[in-house]
Amino acid sequence: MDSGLQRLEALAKLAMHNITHVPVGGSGKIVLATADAVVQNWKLSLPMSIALLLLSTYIITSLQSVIALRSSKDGREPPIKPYWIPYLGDWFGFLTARRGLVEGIVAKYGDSTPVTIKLGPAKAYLMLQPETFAPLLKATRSCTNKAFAVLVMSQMFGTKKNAIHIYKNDNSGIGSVPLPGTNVPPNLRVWYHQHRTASRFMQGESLKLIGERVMKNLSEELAKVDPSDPVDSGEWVTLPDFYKWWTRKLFAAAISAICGPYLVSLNPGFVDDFWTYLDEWPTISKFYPRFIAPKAYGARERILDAIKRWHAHAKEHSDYRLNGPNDPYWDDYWGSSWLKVRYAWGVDTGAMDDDALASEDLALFTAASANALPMAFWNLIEIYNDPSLLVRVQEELAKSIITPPSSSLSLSSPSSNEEPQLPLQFDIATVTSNPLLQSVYAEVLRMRVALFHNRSPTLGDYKLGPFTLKKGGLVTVPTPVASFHEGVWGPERTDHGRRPLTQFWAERFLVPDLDSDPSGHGKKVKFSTEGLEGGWMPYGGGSLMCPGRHLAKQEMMGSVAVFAAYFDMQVLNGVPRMDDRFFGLGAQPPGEPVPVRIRRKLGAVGNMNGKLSGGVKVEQRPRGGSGSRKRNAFFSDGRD
Ligand code: HEM
Repeated sequence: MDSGLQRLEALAKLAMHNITHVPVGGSGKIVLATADAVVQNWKLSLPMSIALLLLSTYIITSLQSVIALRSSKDGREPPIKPYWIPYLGDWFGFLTARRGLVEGIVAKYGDSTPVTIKLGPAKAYLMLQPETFAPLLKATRSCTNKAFAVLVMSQMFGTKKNAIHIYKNDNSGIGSVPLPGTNVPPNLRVWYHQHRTASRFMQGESLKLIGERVMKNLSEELAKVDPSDPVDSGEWVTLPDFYKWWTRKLFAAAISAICGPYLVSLNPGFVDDFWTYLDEWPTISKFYPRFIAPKAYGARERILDAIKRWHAHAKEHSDYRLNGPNDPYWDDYWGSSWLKVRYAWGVDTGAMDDDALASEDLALFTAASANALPMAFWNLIEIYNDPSLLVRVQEELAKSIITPPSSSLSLSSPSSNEEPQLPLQFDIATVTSNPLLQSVYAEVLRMRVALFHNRSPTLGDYKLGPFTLKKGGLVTVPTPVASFHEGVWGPERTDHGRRPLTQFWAERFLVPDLDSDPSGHGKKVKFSTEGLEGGWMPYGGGSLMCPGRHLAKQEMMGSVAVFAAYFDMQVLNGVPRMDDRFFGLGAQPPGEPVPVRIRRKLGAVGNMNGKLSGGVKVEQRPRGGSGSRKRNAFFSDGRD
């Protein structure tokens, strides 16, 4: 940091020297001679002018940065990150190479100060000091996410001009009491309403029922056997990309648990379109015009059409006004009552047409899927990639299978030849409360969620320590800075350096359980995120914290149990690298295909004789030669 500052200062001095001494000395002569050449040769003049413009912009912004860094004035703005391109600043890097940009800034400034980044007409404050993260995220009255959310509604979810004003005009905040000085009619308090409804339905009985339905749907999905699909043969087969295979199955199960089965069944291409849309998020987020990114916008449009079709069908068959506490919590047409409440509210604004209502639900479906499903994949792949970890959690996973009381079948007994009745039923409470499995879940979120929590001071300038963040500026709290900050995680959470934060460590979130062993010397451990404020924050913080986090936890952890009941798997190429196009957007999916060996344990249709289908390869001679026997050995260790 110090040497960086010194280098900047030296550069600034050199620049000042050259600017003030142009007519004299060696450097002045060079500049004059160059200027001469420029006049004589117009072909040279344009590139030279551009180069001079870039250089002088860099020099000036470097000077400003150095001055701000040296300043101790209370209420100063964070130092600007020097940039080369006038007006645009780091806009291009922010859109196309976010990881490099953030890493470069962290390498240069450490955690000594927040940094201002110039992004075209806007400016962003990149927060780098972990101790500021939690207070900032909690300050939801003065620092809201509204400006950013309006952009997301229009660009990512396609809300059209005729409805976007509802979101723009609502400056009343998310609290039950509107922010002072605001006068938004109650039926147009969009942020408050959506936030309150999500929080209401994502807890208690409603959460429990949605969570159970996800597991039920997933179990049904995995129990389905396609005689022409080699994966269902009971042999070991090679799947070229497990990510694609798994997330599509999980998505169908999860989305139907929220909005019923008709969204998917009425729109046969919906699951594929949704993944195309999610895959294209990095493109849409760059604000490219439609003709440059037809795939992205095309998928978004097809999904919005599908949602409209589903709304129309649901309205025809079921009254969305029947959504009170005494009405059924669920019907197949709307799914959870939550969807009816949301729809009724949208209609009651008097300003939302069918398109706007579809965009609203696209926002919800994306919030519910874009992070949770890739994270469920990482959770599973980390467990299966480490055979010793898999062995340690198998018994716990197996406990989640509900054995019918009447059945004489022992589900955990490898010796039984009788197949249980499918689909299996699950109760994942033991899984979600298991310390080691929770630690794995939290570690996966730490490593794989790279999200910018965006806020903006809305009531006026926001004072944070010695700094002022200007009203309207974009304040960005980057989770990767928190997740990999040695100071925040401390020696225990890194096993005194033996388990660096750059590596996956299944036990990072286990601490001595002093309640059951006050000496702390015993082996009793518990799961804990204590002391990690400003370190572990995949779900954000304060009252805007993700209301779906409990469901996400159930989906991530429960889906491993359901998968493990039906399949054995070996990861062939280890844990894949992440797709950096998603850095800053949330969960990063894998950046390469994920080949696995996989074998159905339950409901298998028999030997496929090496038949190939859809890139899936049946192995002619399964290792160990036991591929065709009936399998009731739940959670075998993944090896023959
Ligand atoms: C690993 C999975 C997930 C992650 C990392 C995640 C993360 C987040 C974050 C960071 C926010 C914004 C918080 C803020 O502004 O400070 C958010 C908002 C939200 N999330 Fe999640 N989320 C996940 C899963 C889910 C699931 C499964 C649902 C289910 C419905 C969900 C529903 C929502 C909703 C509705 C909002 C907007 C809340 C509001 O209106 O204020 N999320 N999520």
